[in-house]
Amino acid sequence: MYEIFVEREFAAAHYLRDYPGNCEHLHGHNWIVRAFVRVEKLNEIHVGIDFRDLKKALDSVLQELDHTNINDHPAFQERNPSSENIAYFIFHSLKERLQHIEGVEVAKVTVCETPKTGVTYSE
Ligand SMILES: Nc1nc2c(c(=O)[nH]1)N=C([C@H](O)[C@H](O)COP(=O)(O)OP(=O)(O)OP(=O)(O)O)CN2
Ligand SMILES: [Zn+2]
Repeated sequence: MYEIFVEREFAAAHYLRDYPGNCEHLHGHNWIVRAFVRVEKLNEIHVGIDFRDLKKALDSVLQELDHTNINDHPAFQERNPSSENIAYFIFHSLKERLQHIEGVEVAKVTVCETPKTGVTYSE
């Protein structure tokens, strides 16, 4: 089994409703996202999934959030845009985008607000 990952970044604002502190005010992060997929078999050139294809799929998800206020996104009307919920959203959006590729399964998604703080979501 191989776990293949790519890391991307995006810039966006958010605020946490009902947070007992200054995170309830609008503020921004340069978010760092790592997406890991699980692949059992390699193709004829011994690649599980091309990094480029994985980056393309992840970028198309992140495009929805980049340079926005994440609280305005439809997925975050009911749910707070915490790193936890953002990781959940990216995981499931990426899963949808990769579902046509046989043998590739999204394993986990890590979302970091800074290089030192973050969350990993898996099913
Ligand atoms: N488990 C989580 N905890 C926190 C989240 C989160 O999404 N999940 N989010 C926040 C806020 O977004 C806040 O912006 C980040 O807080 P913090 O990491 O404390 O950032 P600071 O810049 O204030 O931290 P310093 O290390 O003191 O500079 C909070 N918690
Ligand atoms: Zn924040």
